[in-house]
Amino acid sequence: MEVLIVGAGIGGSKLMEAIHGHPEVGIRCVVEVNPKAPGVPLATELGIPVLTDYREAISRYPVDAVLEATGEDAVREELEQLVAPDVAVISGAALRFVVMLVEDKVRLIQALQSRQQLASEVTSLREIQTLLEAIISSTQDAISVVDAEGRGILINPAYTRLTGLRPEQVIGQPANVDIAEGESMHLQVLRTRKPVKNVPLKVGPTKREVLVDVAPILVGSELKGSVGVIHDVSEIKRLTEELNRANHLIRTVQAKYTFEDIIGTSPAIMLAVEQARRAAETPATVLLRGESGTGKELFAHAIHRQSDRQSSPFVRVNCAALSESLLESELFGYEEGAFTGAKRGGKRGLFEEASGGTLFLDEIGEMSPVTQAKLLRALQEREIVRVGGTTPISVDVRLIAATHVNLEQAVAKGRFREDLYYRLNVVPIVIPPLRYRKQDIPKIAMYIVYRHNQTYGRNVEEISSGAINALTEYDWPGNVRELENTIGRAMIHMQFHETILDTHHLPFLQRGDGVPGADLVDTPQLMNSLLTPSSHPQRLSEMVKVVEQTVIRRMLQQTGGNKTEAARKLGISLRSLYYKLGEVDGE
Ligand SMILES: Nc1ncnc2c1ncn2[C@@H]1O[C@H](COP(=O)(O)OP(=O)(O)OP(=O)(O)O)[C@@H](O)[C@H]1O
Repeated sequence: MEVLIVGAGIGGSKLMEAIHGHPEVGIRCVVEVNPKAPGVPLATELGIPVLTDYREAISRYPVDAVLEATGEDAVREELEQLVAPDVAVISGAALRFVVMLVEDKVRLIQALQSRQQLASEVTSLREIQTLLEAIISSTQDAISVVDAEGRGILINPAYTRLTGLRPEQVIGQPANVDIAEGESMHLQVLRTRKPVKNVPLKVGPTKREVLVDVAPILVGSELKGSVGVIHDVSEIKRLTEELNRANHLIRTVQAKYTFEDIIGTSPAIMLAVEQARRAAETPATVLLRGESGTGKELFAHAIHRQSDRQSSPFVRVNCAALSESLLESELFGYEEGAFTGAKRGGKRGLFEEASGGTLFLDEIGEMSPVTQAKLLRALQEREIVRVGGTTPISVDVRLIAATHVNLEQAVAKGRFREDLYYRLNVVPIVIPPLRYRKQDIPKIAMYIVYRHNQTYGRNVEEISSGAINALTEYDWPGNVRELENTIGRAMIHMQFHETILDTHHLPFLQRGDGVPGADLVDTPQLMNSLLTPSSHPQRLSEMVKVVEQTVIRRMLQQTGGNKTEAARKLGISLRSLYYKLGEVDGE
């Protein structure tokens, strides 16, 4: 439809605005006498011709309707006479109605357009929602979301797995519905609008231990709710325990030392090393004999590492440190239900663990007669029977045993089985005490300094000749282990800039016989050395340990290294003595 607008004042210009952009109505021409009327520039802008004479306009532009917007009756009357009979002249109320209709139509079109936009926005929002739901459902972290009032609006499957609570128990419920112990972090965060991290709580009917992170959901500055991520601590605990077990296993199955770590050129130690090297080439059982701290375990490691079993496990067990029943179940394992507290499914023993490798039985002289009998059978038959079981399990294990006890005497007194003694004593190797090979002390001491440098991050380069003399004069009842501890203690008391270990760093060797606290207890020298001002904190617990170590070492010296006797005299159990030695030695 083609129209002509007569009058481009406020009414005419509104009419132009309404019609423009509405394709089924075309404005052919605008007629206006006043060039300042607001419709004139608008028409020019819209590309509509503007004339000043409606007679000319009517003759020039045939139209379907003339919209008269001057509001003057005379103009309308003249227009009605000028136009063809089928051309409508619309003015006044009718014109306003037309404007209304056109405006409505435009609004309708706009509404339709924005509805289309809305629809496409809704579609993309749905896509985002689906994506988020997929992410939230697939994550292993438990997630819960509450609204600004603290009522549950969303949880994921991991949340249900962790807490045991299903959606119907949580959605729409107050945020603290899942808390078994502790305060709801959702409610706190909604109150404070501040996030919280790693808060320990117990959740759900099973009181699962968890750590929670909760953050507020803020849209602009408006609080919409909060989102919580819940981490299962019981899982972390389980993994930590598993890791500890694995570490323990690795400690048990790794032989650390080789023959290169056995320092010394004295004929006595060289003979022992030579015997051990030869034994390593054979599968024969080795019996290592020597006082405490002479290096029996070191030799056992070296033999295993040199043998063709080097890539199989090396398992060490201290026969004196375990009670009879525990040693038996550790060595041979047990079947399910063998005793109260036995693990379900039973447990493999160390013989089975060491299969294909080496089993090092330390302090074999302390083994009870019952366990001796079982060990003998294992060696003779090359098979073991688990505690509480009947089926023999064949084992392929190379045995290295060690003892500081005079086994011949033990056999004579009926404390050690003679047949087992012969089974073990296939390749006996005697490791001499340090006091019989004092020429090795400087080299071993320097080797220990080198190792301690690495462990403690120190830089000690030398041991003074005075200190070497002091070390060589002392008799070392605790052998190389005691030398190690003495040097370790001296290095700990050295200033960081000092590079030479000197006599004054060894105050505990200053006595005539070299043993601090020779009469086992409180001596002035021991007290003086303990209370000498030093740069390190002097803790009572550490001093007590030093005194305890002194007493134990002195007692061991009195009993010629016999730990059973030393423990008896000190009125403590043998296991407790081992524990204290281990603590002192940092093993
Ligand atoms: N010849 C040596 N050269 C270097 N280090 C040695 C030597 N002999 C022993 N050691 C070290 O001395 C410490 C004690 O040795 P080890 O534990 O082997 O003694 P042990 O005879 O088995 O003692 P125990 O009978 O008390 O179990 C270890 O740290 C070991 O590395």
